[in-house]
Parts: sequence; C-alpha cells; structure tokens
Amino acid sequence: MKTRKILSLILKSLLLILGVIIVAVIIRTVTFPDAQPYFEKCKVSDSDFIPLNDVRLQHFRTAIQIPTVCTSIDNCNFTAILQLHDHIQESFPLIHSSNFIQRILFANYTLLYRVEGTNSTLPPYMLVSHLDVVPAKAAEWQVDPFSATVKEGYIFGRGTLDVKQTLFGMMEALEFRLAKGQRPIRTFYMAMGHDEEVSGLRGAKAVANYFSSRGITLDFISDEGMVVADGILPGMQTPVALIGIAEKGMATFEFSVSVTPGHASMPAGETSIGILSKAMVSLEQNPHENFFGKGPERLLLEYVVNKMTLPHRVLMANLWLFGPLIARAFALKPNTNAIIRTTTALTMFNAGVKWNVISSTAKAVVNHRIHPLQSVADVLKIDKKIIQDDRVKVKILSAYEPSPISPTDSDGYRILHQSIYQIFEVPVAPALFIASSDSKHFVKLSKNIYRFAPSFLNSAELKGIHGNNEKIKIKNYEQTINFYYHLMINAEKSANLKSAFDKGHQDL
Ligand SMILES: CCCCCCCC/C=C\CCCCCCCC(=O)N[C@@H](Cc1c[nH]c2ccccc12)C(=O)O
Ligand SMILES: [Zn+2]
Ligand SMILES: [Zn+2]
Repeated sequence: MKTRKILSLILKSLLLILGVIIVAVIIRTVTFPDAQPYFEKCKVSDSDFIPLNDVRLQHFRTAIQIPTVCTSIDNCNFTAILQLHDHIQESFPLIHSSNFIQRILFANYTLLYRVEGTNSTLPPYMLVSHLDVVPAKAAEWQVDPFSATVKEGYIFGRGTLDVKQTLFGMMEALEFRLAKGQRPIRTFYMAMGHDEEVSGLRGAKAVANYFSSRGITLDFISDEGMVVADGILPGMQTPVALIGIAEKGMATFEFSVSVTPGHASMPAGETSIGILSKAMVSLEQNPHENFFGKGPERLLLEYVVNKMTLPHRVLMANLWLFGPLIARAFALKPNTNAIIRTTTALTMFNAGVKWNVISSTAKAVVNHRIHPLQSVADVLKIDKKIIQDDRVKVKILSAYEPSPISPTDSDGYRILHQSIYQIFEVPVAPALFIASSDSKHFVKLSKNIYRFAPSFLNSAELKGIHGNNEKIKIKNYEQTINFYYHLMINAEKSANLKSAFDKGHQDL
C-alpha cells in the first residue's frame, strides 16, 4: 500500500514537471521576440531598376569566357587576367573616363577603383570582388566551363557564382548611375583581387597596405560570402539571406610519416602508408567540438525562428530544452555542419613510388575551417591528441585565425539588410561565413566587414561553387546588378535607415 502511494506520488510529480515544461515551451514559442527589423517594401520604381539587356548580358558572358584561372600564388593565367582588365575598361567607358574615379593597379594585376563622392564628410566604404577563378575539369561539365552557355534560364560557367557576377554587377550599377548623371555623394572603393583563390597575399594584401599606409579606414566593407539560401536552412518556409558577420579561420596541415624503406616482400608490420592512413581516419572519424548555440548561428536563429514551420519554431525557440537534439541535426548536413564546428577535410594523400617498394614516406594534407570559438593552436593541439602517434609529424602549410565578429547594429549592416530586402524581399539574418575571402586582409581597415554575395541558391546550385556546372540564373544576375545599385543609393541615406531600424515599421 505504502509503495503504491509512493509510486503514485512520483507519477504525479513527473506529470506536473512535464506539464510545466510543456507550458514553458508553448509560452516561449508564442512569445519569442522577432529580431527581424521591419521595412515597408520599398517599391523599386522603373527608373530605379536596371534591366539586364543584351549588352549587359554580353559584358558578363565575355568575362566568363576569359579563363582567369589561378592554381597557386605564382601560377595564374596572367594573360587572361590582363584580358579581363581590358574587357572591363571596354565595357564601362563612363567609369573609365570620369574625372572623379581613379583606377589603381597593385602587383600588376589587382585593381582598386576609388569613386570620389561629392560629400567628403561621409565616411568611405568598400565593395570587394575578385578577378580570378578556380580551375574546372571540362570533361565533368555539361558544357565548356568557359563558354558562358545560356540555357534553361541559366548562364553556365566557372566564375558565374564565384565571383564575376559581383565584379560585373557592381560595375554595371555604377555605370548606370553615371549614365543617369548621378555622381555618388559618398566616396567608395571597389577592390578586385587577382589571387583571392590562392590566398590574396599578392593582391588584397597590397590593397590593405595601401589603405593602412595612408591611415584610411572604412566605414564598412562588403565582400563575397554567404548567400540567399533557398531550401537550405532547416524549417525555413522561405529563402533566407545570410549576411556573414564573421568568417571562419583556416589551417592547412601537412601530416607525414617516414620509415625505413625496403623490399615489398619483407614488410616490417606497419608501413608509412598504413600509419598515416590510420591517423587520417582518426581525424575524419573524430570531428571537432559541436559549438551549436554558442556561435553566430544563435543570432541567426533569433532572426528567423518566427519565419519557420511550427514544429521547427517549437524546437528552435526552446534551445534550452532541444539544443542537443538540434545540434545533432545540424551536424548531419555539410552546409549546416560547417557553421557549428571546425571542419576537417582530408584533401590530399601522396605516398609510394613503386608497387614492390616499401615507401619511406607518406604525406597527407588536411584543410580545417576554424570556428570563431577556436584558434589555429587549438586545432593543432586537438589534431595531435586525436592522432596520438609521435611517428606522425605535422607541418603548418598555411593558417589564418577566425575573423572578429562584426556588429549587426552598424550602418553597414543596415545598408546591406535593406538592399537585400529591396531586391529579394526575404528574411535577412546574420551568420558565420563558412569559407574564406579577401576580407581577411582588411580586418584592420574596418570593424564592420560583411560577407555576402546576392546569389539566390539551393543546395544543388551551391555545389557548383568550386565544383562542376557552376551556373547563375539569368534573373539572379539581374538582381545582382540591382542589389549593388540599391546598396550604393542606400549608402547615401544610411541615417534614415537607422531611424527605420530603431522605430520598427517605417517608410524609408
Ligand atoms: C544555417 C545556414 C546554412 C548554411 C548555408 C551555407 C551557405 C554557403 C554559402 C556560401 C558558400 C559558398 C562560398 C563562396 C565563396 C567562397 C570563396 C572562396 O572560394 N574562398 C577561398 C579562399 C582561398 C582559397 N585558397 C586560399 C588559401 C589561403 C587562404 C584563403 C584561400 C576558400 O575559402 O577556399
Ligand atoms: Zn572560390
Ligand atoms: Zn571567391
């Protein structure tokens, strides 16, 4: 009898606790604050819209057809890069004949345009793109990667998403303003690196030195980066534009094992290949810590929870209860896994000289993209702990720390948010940029650095970046031009944007 009473009491207590949790979850879900600043949809009048006519389309197609491939810092198609310089000058005659626009060359191939505004009291900003592209294996593409083939509503080609669309988008926008007699009020720069895909150490680094040697700082910088993600963020009923407020660091390690070589007929147990393979499998099977809920993605979720389907809203609004479950869910897909941890990619493995020789050495390269909550030193220490084999030696081939996290209450963020919203009319949220950009060289020039390309992409299209069949929707390229057009205009009225943010619903 006594036992039954105790069990009944325990059951009632558990039901009470469950009830309290359910009520707490419901209250949190329905009262979750909406961090999405509201804008009246700023109607884009015809005069404010740049149509993608045949001339502009051909400008872009010709740029794609110029194979500005870089494979290493000293191995670029420099002839093609100079061809692209010429094509840019031919495509934008007003820019290149203007007396208030200066074109500056760095390291023979990197370009910086300075557009002097009429009001020198407004702090300058910078738009960043790059001229070079990664190689493409033509045999694996549906079309020639440098043909700029137009089909099925797309323009196919290496560089259509990374990142000649922003290069020509910003230039078309400025040329259009000049053609309308609109001299910009606010001074801004457009930087175009020639070696972004191989570190930017010759190009963007020289541009950074130019600014720092003159004591010039920038109010904000907009570089390539995150995108308008369509069907990528779990639970989102609409696409969501992600502004990279920080970028991951990068560490490329070379792991090697050396043993005494010998005849394959008399192997001494473990070989260099076997020892290194085991070490690499350990790295691959032991991912770095899952930081879900502790990094910029927490801010991202606060911005978009209320735009999610109800089941996802219940989960995302209650990370206190469902955090561990969501952390595991984010880890399942490469795109979302990349924003919650330091990633480990085994990218090269070289060993052996002949089938009947025990190889003296085996070498492997691992590329880590480092989460902002870790450092290069942390990652190296953890790798060594995972491998736990002193025979495996490690050399740092290149390393960059994660960037600082830029604020979301800056003029620059507001300008990007508004410009994105005007063109795409989708929720906009801050996020961690999962790759690297030339902006890593500009962190001393501005604390407001944002990594965003106005690319409207689903998971399949995203795979084209550095992959096969890179392609941009024709409509998305037109949106890209108009994104930069509105960014330039919004940058000249940013004070209004602040009041709009501060007061909620506003006509701008
Ligand atoms: C919850 C949100 C879901 C997440 C969605 C993910 C969306 C992904 C968005 C964008 C990813 C595409 C990235 C495109 C730009 C990539 C720029 C780039 O390729 N950078 C290179 C830079 C680089 C190359 N070699 C070196 C050597 C040394 C330093 C840098 C570089 C790169 O990152 O590899
Ligand atoms: Zn790239
Ligand atoms: Zn790029």
